[in-house]
Amino acid sequence: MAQYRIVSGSVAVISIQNPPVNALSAAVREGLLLSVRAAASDPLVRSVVISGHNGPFCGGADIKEFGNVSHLESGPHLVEIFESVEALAKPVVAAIEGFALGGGLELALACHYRFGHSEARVGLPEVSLGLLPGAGGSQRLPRLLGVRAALDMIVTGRHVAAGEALKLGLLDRLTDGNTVDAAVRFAQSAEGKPLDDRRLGNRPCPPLENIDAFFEEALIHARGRARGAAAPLACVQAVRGAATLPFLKGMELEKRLMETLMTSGQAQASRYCFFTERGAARWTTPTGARWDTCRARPISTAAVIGLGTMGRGITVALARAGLSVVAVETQEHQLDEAQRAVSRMLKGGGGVSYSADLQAAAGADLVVEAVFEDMAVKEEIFKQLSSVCKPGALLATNTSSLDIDRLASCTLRPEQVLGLHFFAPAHVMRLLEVVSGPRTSPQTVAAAMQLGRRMGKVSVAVGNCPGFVGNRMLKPYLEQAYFLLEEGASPELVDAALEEFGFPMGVFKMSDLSGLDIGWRVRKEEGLTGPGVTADQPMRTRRGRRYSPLGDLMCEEGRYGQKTGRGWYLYDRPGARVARSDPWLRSFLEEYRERHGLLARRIDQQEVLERCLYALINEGFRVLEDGVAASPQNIDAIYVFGYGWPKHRGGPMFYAAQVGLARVLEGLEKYHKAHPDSPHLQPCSLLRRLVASGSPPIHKWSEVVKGHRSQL
Ligand SMILES: CCCCCCCC/C=C\C/C=C/C(=O)SCCNC(=O)CCNC(=O)[C@H](O)C(C)(C)COP(=O)(O)OP(=O)(O)OC[C@H]1O[C@@H](n2cnc3c(N)ncnc32)[C@H](O)[C@@H]1OP(=O)(O)O
Repeated sequence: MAQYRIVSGSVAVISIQNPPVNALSAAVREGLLLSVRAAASDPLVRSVVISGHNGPFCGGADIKEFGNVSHLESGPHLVEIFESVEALAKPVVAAIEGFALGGGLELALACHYRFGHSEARVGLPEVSLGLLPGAGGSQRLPRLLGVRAALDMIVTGRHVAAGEALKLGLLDRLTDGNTVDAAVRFAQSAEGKPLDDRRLGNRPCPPLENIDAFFEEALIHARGRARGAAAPLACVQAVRGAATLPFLKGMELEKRLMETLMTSGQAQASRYCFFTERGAARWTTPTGARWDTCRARPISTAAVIGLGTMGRGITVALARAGLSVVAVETQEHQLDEAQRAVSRMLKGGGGVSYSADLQAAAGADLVVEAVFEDMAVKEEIFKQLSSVCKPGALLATNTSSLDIDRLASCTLRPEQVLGLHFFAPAHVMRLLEVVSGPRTSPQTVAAAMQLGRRMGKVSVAVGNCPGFVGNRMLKPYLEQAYFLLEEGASPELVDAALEEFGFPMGVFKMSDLSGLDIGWRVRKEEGLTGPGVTADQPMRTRRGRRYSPLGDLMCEEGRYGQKTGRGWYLYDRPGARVARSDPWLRSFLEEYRERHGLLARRIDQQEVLERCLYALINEGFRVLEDGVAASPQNIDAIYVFGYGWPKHRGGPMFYAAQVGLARVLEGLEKYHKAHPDSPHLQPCSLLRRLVASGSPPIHKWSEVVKGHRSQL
């Protein structure tokens, strides 16, 4: 697992060999330490180069070992190995190709010199796994770069390109050629030279003025980045240790902090997210289609129909993935404006042409319809596309909730029709729901999943039902939030509870950002509000269940959110982003409660969380029961990458498992008893069955789900 060879007579080349990313598994650690000792004791060896086999230097510690302390403890510890590397009396050069991440960069920091390929990238991304760089990285990096630059890298976990790393002083040299050959030549030139100053553990941290104020500020910043997450705060504490303590004391602090994080639920949740993200690519459908058996036809040309905000973002995402795109907008003034906006986002033309005529989509391999949410309009477009587009072209809709199968019925190629549910802004957000209807072919799903990967998206294959997975689960969450306002809560209270849980924005701020009118239009389409509702119908009941008209009333007042400068909050002007409490809303809610004979009661944050999150989770179990999502992991990927669910809480289904399924069930039963007219609070049968089977771990839920009808 670590190759050892002597080249040019005096250079020991140690090559880490553990495909695909050369992670530092127990076997690699064993091999590394043996190789370092061999190099130390061989009198012929005068210098050492450490590299990665077949490309990447090293992707860090083996994350698969993290769930099991006995795995972590088998083989030598990284700290011990890196100490031996740093202490070697012969120059050690890291030859970095591909990437040096986490433990991989920590290894490079223990080397005396760092050579990088010009396309390599380096980083300490442990924070996104709920950890800190716990093999000396939090102590060595600040000594090399200074506190500011090191803290930025450690707290954000960002990958730094080779050019920037050279400027920062993290890499000593770059090469466009063979990195190992260049490192070997350099190692030979360094043979016999003093090394003391090259050992970062020997160096003091560059001094920093106003150190207390600096770290206070850093803590506030870290808290704001990911609310409730422990790892960013521990990273700040560790770097503070580097700035204020001798190296060995700093290492002790790093170790203590790492042990606490490593055994925490947050690290477990973040690790789960890491594998969930990658697992989504291994999609399956109940018809037997699988990611590894289905050949996807490549897509190289696309057409986007409708150039509103979504259509523009989709055009940019497709063009950035290297597709040649024709963007179609039948309204001329909108077309000009969209062309300017897309060019700005792409910083130039970027393989996009524009047309006001749907015929321009004739030659595309894929068409994405992104007009506004109106079934009749979409049906008409799909009818036209069916005859305009070449045979074999895939026809996708970017609807966020409408029936894919109904659109497929308007075409002569229902097996080539699917949903591509992008999230706004489409060129930024990582999630893509790939929605298949009952007639969508496996090849169509395969092609869409492959395209999603090319766009850098986390693509999740889901089935067809109103709202698919994400928006279907969002509905009960939003509904409970409205009910809580009726019962006495304020938007500020609800949002504070959710933000403290870790969402970047509470439900009402989010609603203001995306526009209250969107949900209003959907509710009108569903016949829940608007002209279809007769005056004799009770205002707070629809189809025998509790309904809150609060969102509709807000829209009737012209309060659409940020775009109108007024929504659940007040904004300085239309389009402004800073939300302020609005006294008008307080009186509006008071009058509303009075009109409907509702008595405001004290509501605490725990009730907010339980009502909103348990209702959402309950719907998640229904989604699994119906087979609309293939696994709880897929649901969690959707929520983490599309809806801001905090990574350190793993996703709604993981959170339910962590809280305890029995406790979630008990909570739902309690709230359903108090609100029997709210069916979303009625525990679903899958949750009951899971609890009855002893609440198995999340990766075993599928065994309980099995046997149920599936719509995928
Ligand atoms: C009781 C307390 C005791 C305390 C003891 C402390 C011990 C720990 C001490 C030191 C701290 C060091 C910590 C770390 O190093 S944590 C790891 C840091 N590294 C990362 O976060 C990098 C993660 N990987 C990536 O970002 C990417 O994979 C990539 C950029 C390296 C490559 O990207 P790409 O080419 O797109 O490939 P994939 O992402 O699809 O990955 C391919 C494949 O490889 C698996 N994989 C990737 N990285 C790792 C890894 N570090 N360990 C194990 N497996 C890894 C990945 O899961 C994919 O496989 P698949 O899931 O089967 O598809």
